[in-house]
Amino acid sequence: MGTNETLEVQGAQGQRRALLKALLIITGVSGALFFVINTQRGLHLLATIELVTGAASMMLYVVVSRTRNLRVWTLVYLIPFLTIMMVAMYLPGTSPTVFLWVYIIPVISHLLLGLRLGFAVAVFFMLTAFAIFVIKHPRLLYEFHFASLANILISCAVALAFAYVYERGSEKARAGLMVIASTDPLTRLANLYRFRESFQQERHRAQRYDADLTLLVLDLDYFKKVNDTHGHAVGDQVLIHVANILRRRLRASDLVCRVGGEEFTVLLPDTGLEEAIKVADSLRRLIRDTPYRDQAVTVSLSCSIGVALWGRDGDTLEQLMETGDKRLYQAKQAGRDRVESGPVAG
Ligand SMILES: Nc1nc2c(ncn2[C@@H]2O[C@H](COP(=O)(O)OP(=O)(O)OP(=O)(O)O)[C@@H](O)[C@H]2O)c(=O)[nH]1
Repeated sequence: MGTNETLEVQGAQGQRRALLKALLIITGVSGALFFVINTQRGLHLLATIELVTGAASMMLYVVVSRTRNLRVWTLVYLIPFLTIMMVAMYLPGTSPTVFLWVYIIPVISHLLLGLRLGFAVAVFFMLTAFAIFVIKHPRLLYEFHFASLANILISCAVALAFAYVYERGSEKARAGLMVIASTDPLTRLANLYRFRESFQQERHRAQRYDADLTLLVLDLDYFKKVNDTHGHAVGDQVLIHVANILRRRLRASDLVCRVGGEEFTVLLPDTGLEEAIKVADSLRRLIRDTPYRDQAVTVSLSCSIGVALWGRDGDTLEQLMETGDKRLYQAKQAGRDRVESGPVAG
């Protein structure tokens, strides 16, 4: 389902949005500043470009604060921004120090666009800047100033490599944190946080394609007895065993979550009530027919399951969980080891 990926992307997006907004403010202010400076120096074309860039940056700030397509708007900003930088480098009369900006290209492109696209954009514009530099200072080539050329190339390569390695490290760290934040540490199933995210996505999908969506609330029967008889460590192993059964039986598009204790929820996209009852019943039978075994003990298990159908039983996850819980309670009341999907009393 790629939910971890989605969370990771969301985590990165918040950071990138903040960075882009900061950059837009800086571009807006410096656009106004360079407009004044370049007008005084008589560079009217450049001054006009700076002013337009500054004004466009402030408008983009509003769009970027809200957009869901952050990457597209980042490119809308970054490509003209870097192109103007190249034009400024190329125009006669500009200060040679304008080339200092080349060193920030790998930093901003990696931070704003991520590893691959950031690297590609940085390499393209850094090579363009280098070509402009050589065109403007051909003596470096004709007179074999290779040490100067090597200085430029190596210092640029170092800036590029640092930005790349930093971004790769932070992407890995972000991915690791997202796994921790969205996974139950004992069973490695999704936790409620990730389950909520997936539910929102699946609900949107179900709405859009007029599809079914069902929720199972599953609770092991008499689990306290397992802990009391065999100890908490065996209880933990039993929970891992049940998680593995659920994982193996369900489709890759289904999502299993450990809500807490010995309670699990299962989200079944594209699954109507009848089919969901069949799935629930096969899970129930599988758990009953697959006792936990290790060298010392065999623990027989059973579970009760409440089924809730999106639409009929509610719209939000909270409503469906509440209905699923009530049906689970009914299943427990009716003797356990059963699936309940009918009307809820009271
Ligand atoms: N080993 C282990 N036990 C846990 C964990 N989380 C909750 N429990 C135990 O799960 C048991 C749940 O007990 P109850 O809520 O009474 O439920 P039950 O014994 O399964 O009874 P019914 O649900 O009514 O069939 C408690 O003993 C909790 O301590 C865990 O992470 N590991």
